[in-house]
Amino acid sequence: MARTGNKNIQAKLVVLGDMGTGKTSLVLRFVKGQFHDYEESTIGAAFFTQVLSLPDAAIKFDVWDTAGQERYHSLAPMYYRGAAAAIVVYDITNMDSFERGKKWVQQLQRHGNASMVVALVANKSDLESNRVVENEEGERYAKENHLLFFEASAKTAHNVNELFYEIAKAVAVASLNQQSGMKLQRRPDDLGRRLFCCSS
Ligand SMILES: Nc1nc2c(ncn2[C@@H]2O[C@H](COP(=O)(O)OP(=O)(O)OP(=O)(O)O)[C@@H](O)[C@H]2O)c(=O)[nH]1
Repeated sequence: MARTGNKNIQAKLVVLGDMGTGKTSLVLRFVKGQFHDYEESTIGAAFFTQVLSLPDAAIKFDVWDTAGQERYHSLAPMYYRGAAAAIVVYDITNMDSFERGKKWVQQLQRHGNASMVVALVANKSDLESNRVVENEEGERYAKENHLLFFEASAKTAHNVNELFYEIAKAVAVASLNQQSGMKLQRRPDDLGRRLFCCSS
């Protein structure tokens, strides 16, 4: 759960998605600015930290990069429990990974923290010629489910910093509103990109 105190916010962030979608690659791009053409499949989960500065706050992300292989799925609740944010990744060249991503979104909606910021990421945008999931499909699903949405590429770094920056902004808003006891409300006409306060 995010904590505020002189505008330093610590936020648990979990990364979910099918195997091979590029979860580790996105996190490594964000944390280390690196990309590897061969990335070993994650076993269990991997942990990273990164601080991101906003104009009014510093967010320290504790990132749990989970393993996409089916046999590790039962561990997922351990990683999304108490998370302030989640990134659900699919690969634009793999329709099954999009379907699997939807299942993760449903699971987070049912069992995750109600104020969790969830971002859907269509990764591997550099592989346009192999695309099978249209941008509009992902965007529509994200809008219907009030998710942030980004097409990104861990390989070229397209939209990776933007993704984490928008998550940090939304986490900061959610965290400050939680502290002040206000309820968050999602505005229906918004693209799912922001949370707006307030309702009683
Ligand atoms: N072209 C391209 N390849 C990518 C991109 N992101 C990841 N990859 C490649 O996809 C493969 C899988 O990437 P990983 O980051 O290991 O994927 P993962 O989702 O962490 O996989 P698991 O640990 O098995 O769940 C690797 O060969 C990466 O180099 C991308 O944006 N573009």
